[in-house]
Amino acid sequence: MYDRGKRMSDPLIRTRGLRVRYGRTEVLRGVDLEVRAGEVFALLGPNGAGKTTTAEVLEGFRRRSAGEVTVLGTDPEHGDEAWRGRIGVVLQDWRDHPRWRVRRLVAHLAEFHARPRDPDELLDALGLTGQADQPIGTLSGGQRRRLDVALGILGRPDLLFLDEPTTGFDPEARREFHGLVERLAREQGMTVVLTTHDLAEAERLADRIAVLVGGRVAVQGTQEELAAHAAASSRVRWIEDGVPRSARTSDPSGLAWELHRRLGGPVPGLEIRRPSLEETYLGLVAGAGHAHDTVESARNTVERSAA
Ligand SMILES: Nc1ncnc2c1ncn2[C@@H]1O[C@H](COP(=O)(O)OP(=O)(O)OP(=O)(O)O)[C@@H](O)[C@H]1O
Repeated sequence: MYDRGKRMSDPLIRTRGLRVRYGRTEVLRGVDLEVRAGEVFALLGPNGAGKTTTAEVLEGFRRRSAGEVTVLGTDPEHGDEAWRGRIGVVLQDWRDHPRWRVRRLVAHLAEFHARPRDPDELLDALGLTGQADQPIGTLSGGQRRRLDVALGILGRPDLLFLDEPTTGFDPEARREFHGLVERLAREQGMTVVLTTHDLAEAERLADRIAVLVGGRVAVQGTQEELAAHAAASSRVRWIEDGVPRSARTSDPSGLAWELHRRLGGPVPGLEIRRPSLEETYLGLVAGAGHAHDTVESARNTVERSAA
């Protein structure tokens, strides 16, 4: 277990100036992240932002070009078996043997862990008891993903990585999966890092979010902190001389105060709406001055996640 007593204030994951290049292209250009024990942390960003690359470095699967990285107190490039045993990974595409039956695979892989969960209890917790004797190749997408998570948490990890976990899910499967991640974090104290380009998912699950744009963290924090940093401003509506008015401002309380003074009392129809996470996100992506296609990609993401 992570030594919470002594090191409560230490982040579980910390990166400083993390850089990764593929050939001559630098895809991570100085990523600074902090993930705290017990939180659900979302790495959010448009396609190609570098989310998977970041996760791979943290998981110890990819070497970095520069920067400092500490995960569970260790540099992932030097993580030993004990360190690896404390980490669960659910990849985007996990190639395996479609003819293996669900329970047999779970029981087989349990043998590689020092203190595995009981396979039957695990399948029960993930709603897969009915599929225990089914070949993996016959599972539905949602069942398959739940099996991936079962394998990810089989060894009782302190830290679980989920790479775009609900891609291809229908709304019902997505909701069930979100409930599962919440239970793992809230009831079992597991720290969860998930990559996603689904805003609604980040909003639903994450205690804190880092928005990765063009290989850098544009902003990280709670949803409120993100909104406060955003370029997108609040919308203020009111009625003046019987006419509906509206304005955008980064200082809504100042405007409300000014209106109160100008109208000599309570402002009719006053309404202040803070930017949503979608607006914040689009503001960040657009504000980072990136190419049109990146903004388009973010917009498409927003449209898809709203659908
Ligand atoms: N092995 C590789 N060799 C060369 N370039 C790569 C490699 N892997 C990723 N890239 C490039 O690095 C950039 C970041 O990729 P990455 O997969 O980390 O992004 P992502 O944010 O996870 O994207 P997505 O949301 O589409 O999964 C992309 O431009 C991608 O094409």
